[in-house]
Amino acid sequence: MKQAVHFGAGNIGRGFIGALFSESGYHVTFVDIADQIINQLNEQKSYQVKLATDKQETTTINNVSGLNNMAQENEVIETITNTTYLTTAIGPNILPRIAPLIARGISERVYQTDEQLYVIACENQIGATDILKQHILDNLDEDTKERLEGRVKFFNSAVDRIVPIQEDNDSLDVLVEPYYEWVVEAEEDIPAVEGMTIVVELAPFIERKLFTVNTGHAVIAYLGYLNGKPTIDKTLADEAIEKQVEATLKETGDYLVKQYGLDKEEHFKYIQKIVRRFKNPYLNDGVTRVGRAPIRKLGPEDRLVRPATEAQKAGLQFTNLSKAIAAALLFDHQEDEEAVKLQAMIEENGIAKVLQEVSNLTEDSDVTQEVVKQYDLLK
Ligand SMILES: NC(=O)c1ccc[n+]([C@@H]2O[C@H](COP(=O)([O-])OP(=O)(O)OC[C@H]3O[C@@H](n4cnc5c(N)ncnc54)[C@H](O)[C@@H]3O)[C@@H](O)[C@H]2O)c1
Ligand SMILES: O=P(O)(O)OC[C@@H](O)[C@@H](O)[C@H](O)[C@H](O)CO
Repeated sequence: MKQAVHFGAGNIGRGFIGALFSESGYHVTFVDIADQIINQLNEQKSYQVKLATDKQETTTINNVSGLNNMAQENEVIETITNTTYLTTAIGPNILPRIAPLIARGISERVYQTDEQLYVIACENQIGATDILKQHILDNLDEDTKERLEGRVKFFNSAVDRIVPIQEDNDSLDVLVEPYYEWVVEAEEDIPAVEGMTIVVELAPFIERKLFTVNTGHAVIAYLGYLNGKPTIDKTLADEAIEKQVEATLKETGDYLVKQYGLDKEEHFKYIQKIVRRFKNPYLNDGVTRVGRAPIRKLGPEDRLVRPATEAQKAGLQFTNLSKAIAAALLFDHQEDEEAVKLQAMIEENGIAKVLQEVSNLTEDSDVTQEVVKQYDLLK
């Protein structure tokens, strides 16, 4: 049977990427540090993916097993030597931590076989596979690096499916939205995986996704949090917030249309479709999940700052994006490590310095000045 190794047996791992591999005839070995999930995968050898609809259509995902990357390093290395695909959905900040073990697996593999290995990071970050690749290369010796040529291929990708935090922690089953899109940048034919779309240039796809789905999501999460709302759909029921989301997505939309020559009407329809997805009442997607890790989300290449700086450079509006950045700076959720750290940084140095450090924005930049204004209005 064809093999896929997937790092991160969480919501997207089980609910999307792992499920697609299984449905495409692969055996999927999930690698994770969560013992409970790994043990359950090995005991049950299957789980269910349920659609967040009134009928809750259900698919059984078979041919799955699990390995713990802390306790079963040798088994993970052995599995990497036999797999066709190696994918991740683990969070961008975790990629450097798993790279050394992946590098050890690749080091064994390239001396044992000439079969191609395809590596794809499925994270919400531009160039996530490039980042993972660099961390892997940092852990390889020169001889092994030379053997990668023609044996290991790295492809960037964009993944889109809303998978909330699951209500029943004791179950492997995953509730997911019906919609999904997995776009992979490759200039060659690669082994077929159902639901994977191959494109030659990913930039328009990942930017359109990140700066519409994830920008819109972030606006709802941070404004919802500030207004004491529990979930994304309940936040969007507030008309003023819905208008704010639309105004922000108009700003990212104007940038995307200009940058990639997108059809304005088509893009507007895309935005409307995304907002309908956000309104799904069956997902119960918490604002604290969607707003998680605000330091990452305020990064210079991420969903808020990049479209704002790009809009500013192109002479386009960025007031609403600045308001979204200000709302992110006010996300003080105590259970979120990055939110706690961000608040401590703001307390110590003020937001202009924080934007310099976290978002690479100079204190006198137009975006910083607008964010400061919006922050004072929101506070
Ligand atoms: N949930 C979504 O709607 C969604 C959609 C598209 C993309 N994504 C992206 O997918 C990635 C994963 O998100 P998620 O929602 O599935 O998160 P998640 O928290 O549900 O899953 C992450 C998994 O990684 C595991 N993990 C953490 N550190 C690890 C380590 N050092 N070694 C091995 N395993 C480790 C965790 O135990 C967990 O099972 C993120 O980059 C996210 O942005 C999520
Ligand atoms: O996963 P994050 O933290 O980058 O972003 C939170 C959500 O916006 C995200 O998980 C979406 O649900 C997902 O990107 C939809 O495809």
